[in-house]
Amino acid sequence: MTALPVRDAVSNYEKISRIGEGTYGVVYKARDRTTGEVVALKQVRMERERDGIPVTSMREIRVLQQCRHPNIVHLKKVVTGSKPDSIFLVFEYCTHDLGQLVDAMPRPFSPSEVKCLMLQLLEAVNFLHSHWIMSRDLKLPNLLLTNSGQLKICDFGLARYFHTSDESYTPKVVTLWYRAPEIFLGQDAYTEAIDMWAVGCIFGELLRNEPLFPGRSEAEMLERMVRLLGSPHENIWPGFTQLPEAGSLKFPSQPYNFVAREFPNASVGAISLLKKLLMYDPGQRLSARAALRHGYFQEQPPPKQPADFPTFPSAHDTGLRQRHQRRAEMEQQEDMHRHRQPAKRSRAQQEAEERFGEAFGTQGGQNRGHAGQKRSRNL
Ligand SMILES: Nc1ncnc2c1ncn2[C@@H]1O[C@H](COP(=O)(O)OP(=O)(O)OP(=O)(O)O)[C@@H](O)[C@H]1O
Repeated sequence: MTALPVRDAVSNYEKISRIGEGTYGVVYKARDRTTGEVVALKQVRMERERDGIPVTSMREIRVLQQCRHPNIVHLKKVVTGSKPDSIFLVFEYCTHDLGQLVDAMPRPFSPSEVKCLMLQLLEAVNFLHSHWIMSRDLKLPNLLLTNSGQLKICDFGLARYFHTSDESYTPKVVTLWYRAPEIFLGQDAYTEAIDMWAVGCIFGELLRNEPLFPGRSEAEMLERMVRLLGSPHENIWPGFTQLPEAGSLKFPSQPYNFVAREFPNASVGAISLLKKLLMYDPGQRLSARAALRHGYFQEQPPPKQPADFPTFPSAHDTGLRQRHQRRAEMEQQEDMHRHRQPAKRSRAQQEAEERFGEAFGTQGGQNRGHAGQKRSRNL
């Protein structure tokens, strides 16, 4: 096992606010007491672990240690809490996640902004895939945005290395709305093309400021896909009828691809790229490398430079944590679905947080962000 780069203690950080909570732990905005640098601290949930650090966190640390890329969040170090079993990951701090931003924005990003975001996302995914890493959890809330317009993928709890095309992997990966059709159809030897489907969903969501396939169940997901893309069949997806779930899943009959009709304001290049990312057949789906060479990036308008990106008030600081109702519901369902800790806090989690407050000292313990206050009322 790789030795963890555990250094320092969390008491070296002063908590500023609570900025997010995922399945694996709470994320805080904090300040390094020595350097003054603002960072994001992700607490590793340990309450259900008998054997030390959860495998998801070990994976996340291992992958992030190997990924130094401007569009992948930088893991600075791992620090210990006041108890030997409490661990925090220290990340560079990013002002937004795109999930919150898109949920709060009244209108979509401009075409040159979408192009800028897509370029950065594809650069990061191309980097991961060329290092044999699948994210398996690409979605808007896992894309961070800095105040200087830099997009950074975060959350590598589900990431894994892949080597050959016939390896089998766990079937329940990728959040429902971004999950590729081959996963629904039970293909356990899936490939990195599942990430490219998620990139297609993200592209559609950026273009129209709304989730592309906000289904509440697998059946609704398939129905929504068919409504937009037409029914899959052997001509466009050879071998599809042989997939484990193909016999048990009912696809509505719908012969047309309506992408161009559903995105009336998108350019010819954008429609073409979107269709190629949302190919049913994972073998025909565009790779990240090919997507970066797609004509969409050459047509007018050119991508905005990240430095020219507009700045937005941070949901972390303003308390503006307006979560898309359906996204919040879906995230809760996903927590249950993946058999992980649901968003509700357990006693052990409360105790862990109290320990965290202690480790921070009184100031950290008192300084709860908006979300933190809401949660304490719910206790
Ligand atoms: N470096 C960071 N800077 C700013 N905010 C961050 C940072 N890392 C995470 N966040 C915020 O915390 C949220 C949860 O983080 P993350 O996705 O890493 O946690 P998780 O427990 O793995 O979540 P999931 O439930 O998606 O598996 C993000 O959506 C984002 O809003």
